[in-house]
Amino acid sequence: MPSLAFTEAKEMKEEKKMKKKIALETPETEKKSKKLKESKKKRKAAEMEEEDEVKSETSSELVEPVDLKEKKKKKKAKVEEDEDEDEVEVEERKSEDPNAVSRFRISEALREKLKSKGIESLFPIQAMTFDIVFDGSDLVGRARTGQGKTLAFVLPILESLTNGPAKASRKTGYGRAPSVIVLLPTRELANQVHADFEVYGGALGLATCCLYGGASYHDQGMKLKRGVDIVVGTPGRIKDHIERGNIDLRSLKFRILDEADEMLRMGFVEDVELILGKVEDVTKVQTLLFSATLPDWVKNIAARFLKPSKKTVDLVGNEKMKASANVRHIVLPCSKSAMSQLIPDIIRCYSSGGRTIVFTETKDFASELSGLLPGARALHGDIQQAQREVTLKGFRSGKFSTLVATNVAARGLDINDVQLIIQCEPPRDVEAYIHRSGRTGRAGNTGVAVMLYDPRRSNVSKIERESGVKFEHISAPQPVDIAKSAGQEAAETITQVSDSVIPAFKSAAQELLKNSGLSAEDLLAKALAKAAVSLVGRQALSLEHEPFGHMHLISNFGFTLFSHFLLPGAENAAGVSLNVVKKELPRLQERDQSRGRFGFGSGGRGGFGDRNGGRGGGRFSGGRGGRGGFGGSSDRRNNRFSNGWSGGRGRNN
Ligand SMILES: Nc1ncnc2c1ncn2[C@@H]1O[C@H](COP(=O)(O)OP(=O)(O)OP(=O)(O)O)[C@@H](O)[C@H]1O
Repeated sequence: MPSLAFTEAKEMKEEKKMKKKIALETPETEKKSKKLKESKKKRKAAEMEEEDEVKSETSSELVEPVDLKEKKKKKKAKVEEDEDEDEVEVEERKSEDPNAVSRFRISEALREKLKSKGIESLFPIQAMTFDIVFDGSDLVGRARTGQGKTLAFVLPILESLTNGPAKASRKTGYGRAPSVIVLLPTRELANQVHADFEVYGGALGLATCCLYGGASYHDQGMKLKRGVDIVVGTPGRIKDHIERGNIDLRSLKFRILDEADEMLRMGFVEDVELILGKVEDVTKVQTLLFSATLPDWVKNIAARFLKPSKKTVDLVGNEKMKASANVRHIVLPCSKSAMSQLIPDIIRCYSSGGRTIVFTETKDFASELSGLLPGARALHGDIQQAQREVTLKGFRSGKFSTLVATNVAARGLDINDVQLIIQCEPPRDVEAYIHRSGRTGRAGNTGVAVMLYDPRRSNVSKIERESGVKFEHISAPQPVDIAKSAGQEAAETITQVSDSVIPAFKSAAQELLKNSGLSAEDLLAKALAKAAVSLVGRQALSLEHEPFGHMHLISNFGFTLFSHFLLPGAENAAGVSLNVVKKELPRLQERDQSRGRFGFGSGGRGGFGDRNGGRGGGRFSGGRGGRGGFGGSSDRRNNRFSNGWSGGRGRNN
C-alpha cells in the first residue's frame, strides 16, 4: 500500500494538471465569449440596418427598387448565414469545453434536468471530483463558498446508483434501506440539500427523505418505512431514528459529511461516529467529506472516517485567500448602539436592491435588531422550526429582503440575489467569517460583505490575517453615497417604464428642456432625484406598520438626501412632498455617535422635530444640533416639506 504522503503528493500533481486544464475554460470566459458573440451579432444587425437606411435614402434617386429588394434579400440571407455560423461556433465551443456536462458520464435524463436548470457545464470542483467519486474513491473536497460543492457529490452519486458501479448492489423495492446518507450541521441546510437530491434524483426515479429535529417523527418514520434511496439530515435526529429502529444503515453505499468541520465543531462527533459506524462492511461504502474550510483538527478526525486511499481535491490549498474572491470585503467601525441606525444606510448603499443577511453573535441580539430594521425578520435557534421555515421561505421568495440571523444561516445556505452580508461584529473564528461572507458572491456572481467592529473592543487584523482577505476600510455612508445609490435605483426603475408613456409626456419634456436653461443631463439628474424621493416615499408607506421603518428611511435616507441635495437648491425642491408618512412620527432618537467619527455624515444631527416640544409639528424639522437639519418651517400649516433650511445652529427644538 502506498504511503499516505506519497498518495497525497501524487494527487497534488494530478490536481495541478487538472486545474490548468480547467482554467482554460471557466464559466467566466464562457460568459464573456457569449457576450462578445451577442454584441457582434447586434453590431452586425445594426450595421446592416444603417446601410439599409443610407441605401433607402439614395434609392429614391436611383429608383431601382427591384435591385434593392434583391440586395436586401441577399443581405438577409447573409445575416442568417452568419448567425448559423455563430451557432455552429457556439456548438463547437461547447464541445471544446472540457467541463461540458456531455463530457462526463452523466445520463441523458440527468443532463436534461441540469439543462432545465441552466447548467450545461460543470464548475471546477465538480469537474475535478466527478470521476473520482463515480469510480469509487473516498474523497475530501474543498472549494471556496458558492462554488458548487453540493452538485459535486450529488451528480456522481446519482449516476453511480442508477448507471454506475453502485447500481448492481443497491437495494430496491418497497421498504428498501437507504443507499446514501448525507449529514449536515443545520436543519436549513439539510432542507436545501434534500431539495437538490429531490430534483435531480427524482429525475432518475430515486426517492429522498429529510430528517431533522423540530419536525414530526411520525411523518419521517412513515417515509423511511416505505423505503428511500437517499437520507439527508442532521446527526441528532438521524441518531434518534436509529435508536427507534426506523432506519437501517447497514447497506449504505455512500456516506457524506457536508460542512464537516462545523458538524464536528458543534459537538456532533459522537453522533457522527455512531451513524457512520452502522455500516456493515466499510470496504463497500464510499465516504465523502466537503467544506470550504477544513482546519487541521478536522482533517485529523476525518481521517478516521475515510479510507487511507482517499483522494483530496483542494481548490483552496495553501492559497492565502481563503474567503470568496467574488466578494468585496469591507470593514466599518460602529458601536453596538449605532447599528440600527447605520445598517439601513449600509443596505441602501451596498445591497444593489437585492437581499441582505445581517449576522449577529447572539439570538437575543438577532431578535432585537430585526425589530429595529425596516422589514427585517429574525432567524435563529430559539425560533420554532415551523416559523424558521416560513421565514426562510419568505426571504427566498422576496417577501422581505433583510434577514437577521445567527450562525444557523452561516453555512451552506444558497439564496438567490443575496447581494450584501453585514456582520455586526467580528466572529469568533475565521471559518465563521469565510462562511458568513460566502452567502453572497455565489456561482460566479459578485457581492459585498461588510463587517462592523467596535474599535474599543475588537480588532479585525486576526480575521484579516487568517482569511487572507485584504479589508477595505470605509467610514459610514455619507449622504452623497446614499444619494448616488438611490439615483441608481431610480435610474433602474426609469428604464423599466414602458415606452408607451413617452407620447403623453413628450411635449412637457420638450418644453422643460427648452425653458429650463439646463442641459438634458442636468434635467435628468433632477428627475432622478425626484424619482428617488418617490421611491423612498413608497417604501416608507409600505412600511408604516413597522414602528421604526419609516423613521429610518426618512431619517437616514430621505433626510440626508433632502438636506444635502435638494435643500441647498431649495427653490428647486419646492413641491417635493414629504407627506409620505401619514401618521405622527415618533421622535428621532439622537444617536450617540452623531458627533463622533462613526456618526452618519453631517446629517447626523438633524432629526424630526418633536411634535410636543418642537415647532416643526409633524413635519421634517430641525434636529437638536440644527446643523444639517431642516429649520423651522416657513410653511407650518401643512405637512409639506418646506424651504425652511436652517444653516444655523439649533434654533428649532
Ligand atoms: N455547474 C454549475 N453551473 C451553474 N450553476 C451551478 C453549477 N453548479 C452549482 N451551481 C449553482 O451554484 C450555487 C452554489 O452552489 P453550492 O450551494 O453547491 O455551493 P457550495 O460550494 O456548496 O457553497 P457553500 O460552501 O457556501 O456551501 C447554487 O445556486 C448552484 O445551483
